[in-house]
Amino acid sequence: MQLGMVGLGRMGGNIVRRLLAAGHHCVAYDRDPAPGAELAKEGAQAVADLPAMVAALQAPRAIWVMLPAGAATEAALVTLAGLLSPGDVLIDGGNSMWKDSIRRGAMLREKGLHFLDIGTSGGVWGLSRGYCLMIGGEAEVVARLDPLFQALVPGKDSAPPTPGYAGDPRAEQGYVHAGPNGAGHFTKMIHNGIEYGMMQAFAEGLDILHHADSPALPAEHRLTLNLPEITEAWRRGSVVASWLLDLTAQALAQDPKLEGFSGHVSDSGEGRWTVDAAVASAVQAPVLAAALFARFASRDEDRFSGKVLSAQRKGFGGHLEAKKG
Ligand SMILES: O=C(CO)[C@H](O)[C@H](O)COP(=O)(O)O
Repeated sequence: MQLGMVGLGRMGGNIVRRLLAAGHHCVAYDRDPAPGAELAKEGAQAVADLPAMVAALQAPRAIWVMLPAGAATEAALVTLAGLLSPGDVLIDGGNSMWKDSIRRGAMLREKGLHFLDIGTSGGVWGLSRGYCLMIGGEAEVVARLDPLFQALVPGKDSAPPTPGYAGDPRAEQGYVHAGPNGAGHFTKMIHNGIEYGMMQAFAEGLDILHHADSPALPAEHRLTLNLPEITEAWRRGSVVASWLLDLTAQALAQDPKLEGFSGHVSDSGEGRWTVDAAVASAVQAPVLAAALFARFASRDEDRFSGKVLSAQRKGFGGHLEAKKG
């Protein structure tokens, strides 16, 4: 199949690479020409602007926008909406706010265009591991683009079968048609809210282990613990074994005290929106809320837990929060 990709950063560029490897034709655009030129060497068709992308694709076209949520995504979608023809599909694979996706779906429908909001998880590892996709939009459009999704997802063998699972087989491949527009990004928002909570749990536990030799403790209770060895052992057979733990262990193996991190942890929006959603539906979510607030607090203090969070964010998303100087 053909796909246009707008935004060739850490995610967009590797999505193109995974599609090329599966034999799909990709037309690639980024306002910085360098990543397009790189991808052209790997088989993509790089174009200089959005009109050129639209001209290079056959109708009905499919164009995936992979840009930072907010103004950049809005501008690209509005521009493309003015260039595309009825029946074409626009995809937003970024971490957009789900209410924006409902609004954008309605705006594009008025022009006869289709819209899919696709929460895309896999970060910088998606090229080799595949991407978990959470899709919102019309069922026929999701079915039409199925060959692209099949190329992107991790596949059935990436996890052991769940005994008793009898739902849509696409979920066993690593993608879910979550519902109409908004459902894809809502699902990804909650995925990221959970991510905050899991990350924070590791960060707090490791902070306690790190301080087990604190001079504030009675001498006979002080323990000097080896975090790289403990996390490495936990990866095998323990209840908390997980990809987040793998990434944490990797970071600790390279930098046992995580001295390369400032401990100040950023956030991109999903954690805040998760807490907003919990409040709107009167659902208690103390762990997810506390994890968000811990990130705010990290900006005023220099704790080991903040360094663990930064190491994890670097591990899955390539986010850099290194110590300055
Ligand atoms: O979607 C992601 C991981 O699933 C991105 O890495 C996202 O940036 C993580 O959220 P935050 O930047 O708020 O930590």
